[in-house]
Amino acid sequence: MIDLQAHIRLSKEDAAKYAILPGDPGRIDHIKTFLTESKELAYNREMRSVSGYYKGLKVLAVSTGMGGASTGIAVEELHNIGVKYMIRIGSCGGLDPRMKFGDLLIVNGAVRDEGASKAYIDSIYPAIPDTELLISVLEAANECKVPFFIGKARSHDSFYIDNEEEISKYWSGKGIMGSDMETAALFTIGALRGVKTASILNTVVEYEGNLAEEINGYVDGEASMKLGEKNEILLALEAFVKEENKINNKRRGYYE
Ligand SMILES: O=P(O)(O)O[C@H]1O[C@H](CO)[C@@H](O)[C@H]1O
Ligand SMILES: O=c1cc[nH]c(=O)[nH]1
Repeated sequence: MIDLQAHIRLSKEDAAKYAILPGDPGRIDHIKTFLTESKELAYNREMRSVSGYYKGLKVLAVSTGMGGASTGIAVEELHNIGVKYMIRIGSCGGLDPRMKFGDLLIVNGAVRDEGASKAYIDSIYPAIPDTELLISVLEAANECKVPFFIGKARSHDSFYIDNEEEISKYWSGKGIMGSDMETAALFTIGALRGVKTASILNTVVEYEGNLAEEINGYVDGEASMKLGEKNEILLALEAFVKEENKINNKRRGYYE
């Protein structure tokens, strides 16, 4: 019997150990340019999936849609079919004034200011990436000479609430570097399910910039943000190759 998952519309036969997770289904087209033998698998609601090979390693690319609730469903269903490693390649708003268009934020922890992760576990539970996968992402960035920031993000559910500016200022003042909508749910639900996760975010809104105008710039293909997107895809795929080599050479940590 084929155990077709209800939303991603994939079964164990489609699985790979590694999955790269953009929010936007359109970003899958960009990921495909990095892969050989790419194959469209399913496209249901906001969840579009492709399989392919990067340097001989089989990977899946699956879009999560926007927000923690949708991401949680994708994480659960990918886990059900056997995916073990997931790296989000997303876009974010900069909360640190140094972050300019196309700059990458490699996330080392996320404020759980969204509902999905709280539905699973009390908000004192930390939203952090898998340490060794994070190290592989950092190694990949150094080797590929891709500049990056590393720091905390805030994941939120709202976009246009009246006091958004005030909230952004508050978290910026606490040293949080970027805001997105999915990282906290990915880290929390992934950890609870034993999935190794990481998140790389491409700055598409600068701190105190015009949210709608700048996101429109990203959608219209503005060059610096496209480069950021290319770099985050590269780092995620290179990190998977590193993980696979570490596993094969028994160099991964004690909890592997
Ligand atoms: O570009 P993605 O990965 O969707 O990420 C960001 O963009 C969307 C909002 O514009 C939210 O999903 C946010 O987290
Ligand atoms: O503030 C922002 C900007 C982009 N994407 C988000 O999720 N939040």
